[in-house]
Amino acid sequence: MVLPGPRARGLVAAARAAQGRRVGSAEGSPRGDPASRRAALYVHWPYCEKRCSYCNFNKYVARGGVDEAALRRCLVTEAHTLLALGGVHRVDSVFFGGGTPSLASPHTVAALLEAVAQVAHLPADSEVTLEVNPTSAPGSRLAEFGAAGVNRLSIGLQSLDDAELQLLGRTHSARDALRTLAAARRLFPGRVSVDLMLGLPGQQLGPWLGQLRELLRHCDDHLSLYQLSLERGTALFAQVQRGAVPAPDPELAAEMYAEGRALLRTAGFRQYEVSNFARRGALSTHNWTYWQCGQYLGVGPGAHGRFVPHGAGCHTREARIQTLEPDNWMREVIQFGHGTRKRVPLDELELLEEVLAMGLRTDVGITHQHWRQFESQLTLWDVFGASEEVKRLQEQGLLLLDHRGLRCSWEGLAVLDSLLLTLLPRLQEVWWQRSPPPVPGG
Ligand SMILES: C[S@@+](CC[C@H](N)C(=O)[O-])C[C@H]1O[C@@H](n2cnc3c(N)ncnc32)[C@H](O)[C@@H]1O
Ligand SMILES: C[S@@+](CC[C@H](N)C(=O)[O-])C[C@H]1O[C@@H](n2cnc3c(N)ncnc32)[C@H](O)[C@@H]1O
Ligand code: SF4
Repeated sequence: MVLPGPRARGLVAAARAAQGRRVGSAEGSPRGDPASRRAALYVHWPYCEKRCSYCNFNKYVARGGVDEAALRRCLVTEAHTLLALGGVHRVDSVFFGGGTPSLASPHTVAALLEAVAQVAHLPADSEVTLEVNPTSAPGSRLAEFGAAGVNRLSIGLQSLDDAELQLLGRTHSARDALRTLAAARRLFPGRVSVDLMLGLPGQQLGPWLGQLRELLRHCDDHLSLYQLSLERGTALFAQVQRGAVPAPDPELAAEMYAEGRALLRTAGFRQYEVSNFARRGALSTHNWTYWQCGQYLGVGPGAHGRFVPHGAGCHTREARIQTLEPDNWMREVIQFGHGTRKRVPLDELELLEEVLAMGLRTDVGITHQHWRQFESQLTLWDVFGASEEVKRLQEQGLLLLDHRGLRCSWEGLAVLDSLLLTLLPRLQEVWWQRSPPPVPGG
């Protein structure tokens, strides 16, 4: 999952820090506008049964067991604190991610949803996703999660090849994955997603496409393709370093991605985001909120949030990260009502950079109307219309700027990172031309 990261910030942060620029009202909607009182909610369950060889997400294996009642109390407390702080009246979606949230008890999921509904409007048709790791006996437990209020499942299937699953350190077989998928589809028809990885060490194009074809015979209406990112500090990274396993080949991974998205298109899936594919309208509304730079609260160890803390008298959106380590996080929640470790106010330009980088990940891109919600003076035409480099990207068929807005073409979506190398500096340049920073000592 790509959440807005520190990358875009780094491009401009140093200059701004030196110039002491005003942190303005970075929120698109004026205060009191219902949009500023809506948010998505992410809940992080930090525990896993076992550490996968490739994963560097915030997850822990609890040797002495988990005190789930205590963890649940803290998650509920933090949810209440952050909903109040954000002045959130309506929660449009809830996502239980991790870690392995399918290891939590359905009671914990129900308690969180009840806690939200006590203080905010949680519409009956809100998307409530739970990430599920495949197991050999999935049925009854999945039904209990449904009874607790979950209405969408995202299954971490990863691969349909047992040798690859072993390399990844997964606890399940391909058979378990298909069994879990079938049980999930029976219980949540039209609302099941699967994650499939590509670019694994030693993986070849033909067999991987074979897996994807097989998956198409079993899957529901949503699929995510994730290219392996080899992360320092993981077991797989060490194996590659010492030559025990071949290094992943980025060119081959790009080929897999290109062939995979073409295959999914033929099968009737809309690629609505760089890594995400849906048919029959089964787009994830929670993840859509991230790409549209909507507000979201992050509850639980290491969760990220982006919202305006109205309750603290602020008018500016903040990027927030909760304390990573679960025991420390719990101590902070017990003491302060929340475990927020880092708060970074986003200034106007930083928010626009996120609107650009996140919005272009989707097939609709950034509409003029969407842009206006965040920036009322500079239009997309003002920023990009006169740029020779942007014109060149349009001539190359990678980018479109028209009456609808700015978006990637089908070809452009596959090379978005390289487009942003042109687009982000252009936005910064036009921004600074309009409001030059004060000259130090001037
Ligand atoms: C990789 S994405 C998979 C989404 C899935 N393909 C789907 O369609 O729903 C989900 C993962 O991203 C991370 N994540 C998502 N939102 C987050 C947030 N607000 N804070 C921290 N981590 C988050 C969590 O590790 C979560 O397990
Ligand atoms: C953090 S996991 C959480 C969900 C669940 N525990 C699982 O493993 O399926 C969410 C997704 O992130 C993706 N992911 C984790 N580490 C990754 C990596 N190093 N490179 C690419 N994708 C990764 C996997 O596809 C996984 O399905
Ligand atoms: S990939 Fe999922 S199950 Fe594996 S360690 Fe990471 S969070 Fe846990």
